[in-house]
Amino acid sequence: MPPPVLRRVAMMRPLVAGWKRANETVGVVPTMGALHEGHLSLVRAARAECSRVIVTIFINPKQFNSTEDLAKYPRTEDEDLALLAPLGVDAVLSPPPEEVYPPGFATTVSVSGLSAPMEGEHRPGHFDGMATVVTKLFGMTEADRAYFGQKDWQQLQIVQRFVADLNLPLTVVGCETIRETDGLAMSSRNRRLDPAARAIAPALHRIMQESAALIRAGAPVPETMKTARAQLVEAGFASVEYLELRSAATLDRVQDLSAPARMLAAAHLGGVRLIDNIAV
Ligand SMILES: Nc1ncnc2c1ncn2[C@@H]1O[C@H](COP(=O)(O)OP(=O)(O)OP(=O)(O)O)[C@@H](O)[C@H]1O
Ligand SMILES: CC(C)(CO)[C@@H](O)C(=O)[O-]
Ligand code: BAL
Repeated sequence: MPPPVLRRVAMMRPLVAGWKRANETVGVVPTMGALHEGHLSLVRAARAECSRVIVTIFINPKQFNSTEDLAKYPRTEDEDLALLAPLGVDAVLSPPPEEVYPPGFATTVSVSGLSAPMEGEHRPGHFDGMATVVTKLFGMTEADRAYFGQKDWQQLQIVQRFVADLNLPLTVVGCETIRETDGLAMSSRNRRLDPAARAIAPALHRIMQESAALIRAGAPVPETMKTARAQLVEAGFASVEYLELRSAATLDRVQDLSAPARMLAAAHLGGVRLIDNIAV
């Protein structure tokens, strides 16, 4: 059965109130639609741990720093609902922008420090827009548990930070990145890669893995990362925004593996911006 789609935010509260009266656990999976196996893995994780599952589909204008990126973002609602139908989703919340940001809306949730580098540097305003909408989605759905992909590692750290800082009464669950068989991290934006770019795209994950192996074997971090950036361009990437080793938790730059480290990257290929990250 396709899940019921709620367009009005006000319809959420009575539905959830009934579930809460029956002591049910509510899980939420926030998305921007154009669903793929990565999203579905989050829904399955929520389904396994919660008695009620809400998927939100909202293309949040506040987190796009380019009107072109917003205009080009894939919109595939019918396919999305068909993919969710067999998974036992209780409700899809998909409001229009004016429901989420009515006239007079004036609040921003902003996490300092974690939001500054990498995606924050290259997509100004992105994380304030993301944190603001995710805070609102948590308020709308009153979820007990919220599911996010590790593919957006920096986003996941920021969400965990503001949930703790604001004493929000829910648990954030980070789920593993789902990949194509050639290693490319699944992403809605992948569907904009033409066949030539699609063939080059897995080099991102491959070069990151090879570099991580070198660093684990004792190779110096700055030189290894510099070589990796050059290899990406040689492989056919148009440009590399960042490819760095950082603390997995604080996102500070690190030069060794004395604490859990994460390698994170964003690079352009065929007019598409790809991101990825791996544990090192
Ligand atoms: N390959 C994946 N594996 C696991 N989770 C994922 C994957 N791709 C996206 N997600 C998660 O799904 C949620 C919604 O992400 P979003 O709708 O932005 O999808 P996306 O495919 O990442 O799109 P985009 O092209 O904007 O990066 C986020 O928590 C994100 O981390
Ligand atoms: C969490 C999110 C749905 C908020 O708009 C978005 O940033 C995303 O799709 O990762
Ligand atoms: N996956 C993060 C949402 C975005 O790209 O805006």
